[in-house]
Amino acid sequence: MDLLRKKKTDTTFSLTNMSKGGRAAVARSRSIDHQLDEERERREKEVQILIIGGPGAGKSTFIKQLRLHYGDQFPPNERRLFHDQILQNVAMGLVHLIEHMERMGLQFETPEVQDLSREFRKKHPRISIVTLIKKFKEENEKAEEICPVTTRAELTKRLSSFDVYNPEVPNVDDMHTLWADPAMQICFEKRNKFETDKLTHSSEYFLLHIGRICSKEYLASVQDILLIRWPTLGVQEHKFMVDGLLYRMIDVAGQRSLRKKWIHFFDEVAAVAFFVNLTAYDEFTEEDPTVNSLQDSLQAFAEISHSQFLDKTDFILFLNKKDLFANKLKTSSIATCFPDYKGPNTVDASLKYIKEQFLQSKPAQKQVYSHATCAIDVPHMKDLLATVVDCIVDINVKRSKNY
Ligand SMILES: Nc1nc2c(ncn2[C@@H]2O[C@H](COP(=O)(O)OP(=O)(O)OP(=O)(O)O)[C@@H](O)[C@H]2O)c(=O)[nH]1
Ligand SMILES: [Mg+2]
Repeated sequence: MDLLRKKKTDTTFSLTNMSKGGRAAVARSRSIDHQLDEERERREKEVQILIIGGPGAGKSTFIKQLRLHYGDQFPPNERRLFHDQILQNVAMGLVHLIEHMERMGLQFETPEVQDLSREFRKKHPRISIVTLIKKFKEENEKAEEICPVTTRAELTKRLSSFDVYNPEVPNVDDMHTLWADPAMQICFEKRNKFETDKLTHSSEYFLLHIGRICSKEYLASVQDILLIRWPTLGVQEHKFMVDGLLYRMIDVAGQRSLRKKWIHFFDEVAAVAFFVNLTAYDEFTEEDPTVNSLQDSLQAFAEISHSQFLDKTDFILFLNKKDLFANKLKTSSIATCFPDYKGPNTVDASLKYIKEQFLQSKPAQKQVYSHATCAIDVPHMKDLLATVVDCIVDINVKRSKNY
């Protein structure tokens, strides 16, 4: 501080003896110094985190947990905004079961309900993510032709504005009727025996809570909000204030063909939060059914961690869905994804191996903090977020010193 004061005094003294050009140069230099000071101050107070990873890995759920612990905690008027998404999730679960009933040769009890199921399926088809991505890309190309974006802020705004998935809100009475049918119940009871196209954990949850959700006085609970499956197709930016530091979280789509957009968000990022869906070890990507989803995630992590634009950026690796991972290991092994794995079929050993694969794929000097998580578990995430926030504060201090 003393040194700084001395430097300023010296400059003031010498300015009086300078030529016009010299004074202008000093003024320019001061203005640059001032801008740099402001920039440094802004950086110290604001931290930008890029949240990336495979589709359905838990990125948006993580943001919801941040909102719960450090944001507005979902007041009632905000909870109501999720109702349409929840009803859509229930409808998707029902249509999913109707499709399985057909495969199993199960008939609805009466011709009226049979007709209703046909109508319902027509109105609420299960739209594949591949179709949505195609629509999203077309919209984006059209917009780019009309008005190309030049800044990141414009790109963020545009990518968050497309409404490619806007289905009709399902009728709750129809859903009650379909759910109450005995054949539908038999099909649901047999859900664990589905060989392919299994019901997701979130669909199962919403179907089990259908009575509450379809009631007149329904207000979404935190758990309902955390369980919603609604893929992010563009980019969503969320801001949180924690201990005087502004966190700008950028949540981007995880689909393979939308990853090219990630690079636009590398600039000014303090840390990258990379999400891995642990249960993906025996699944294949929707966009290319020949590619194993966990291998795909590993490859994306290797590529991103080697990016020259992120060479000084620390990573936080979230090995997520550990609850579902533990369940899945009871019937299958990670050797499906990693044929070299010869370890026991336990959670600890399998998790350790997967973590090692990720850490071995990054550059040696890259700092990566890793956590095994369950993003829908509120108390667990409360503790974990406190650790993550401390870690980000350290990263930010380190970064500001290097600036
Ligand atoms: N059981 C369980 N479900 C989870 C966990 N994390 C996320 N989910 C659920 O998985 C689904 C997908 O989570 P999202 O947060 O939407 O995934 P995403 O990474 O944002 O996916 P994209 O937007 O498609 O890239 C949602 O239904 C979540 O409720 C977890 O740890 N355990
Ligand atoms: Mg998302």
